[in-house]
Amino acid sequence: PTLLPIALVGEPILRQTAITVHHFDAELVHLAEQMSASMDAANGVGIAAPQVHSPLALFIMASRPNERYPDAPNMAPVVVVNPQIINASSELVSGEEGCLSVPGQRFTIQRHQAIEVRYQNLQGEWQQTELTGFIARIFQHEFDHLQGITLLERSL
Ligand SMILES: O=C(NO)N[C@@H](Cc1ccccc1)C(=O)O
Ligand SMILES: [Zn+2]
Repeated sequence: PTLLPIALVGEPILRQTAITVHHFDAELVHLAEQMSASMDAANGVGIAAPQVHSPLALFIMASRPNERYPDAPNMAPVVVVNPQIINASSELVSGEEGCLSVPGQRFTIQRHQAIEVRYQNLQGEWQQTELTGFIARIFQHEFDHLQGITLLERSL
């Protein structure tokens, strides 16, 4: 897969609300592959479609320890399509976040400690699960991107 250029904060695409995915086809799979390759090349643990100039409601979470996040838990990469946050804990937790669209900077951001989420996979099958801790943090960060929100708007 080719590496896609990553939009930097200030580009209009990052301020738009993403559009619902209706066609679970080979093109969607190809976009997910390109996003994954672009995320890996940047040592990311997540990436949202608007960051590679695609308006679709799609992101990837792929937490694994790397030089940018040495304490990140190991998880198999997950492609998340048309996500919903169904419930969120009242408990908030502060933590460090980076964003591939704000290179070289870290921000202290409050997130819900636990969230109940629902989303479709690349085959269009609905999944529902509870996420906690750093994985919940990544989901909330990527979900924000699909609403046109970056961590600059959430930074403490
Ligand atoms: O910019 C993105 N995703 O949009 N990538 C972030 C994802 C992230 C989210 C939350 C906490 C840490 C890291 C990255 O630094 O890999
Ligand atoms: Zn980001």
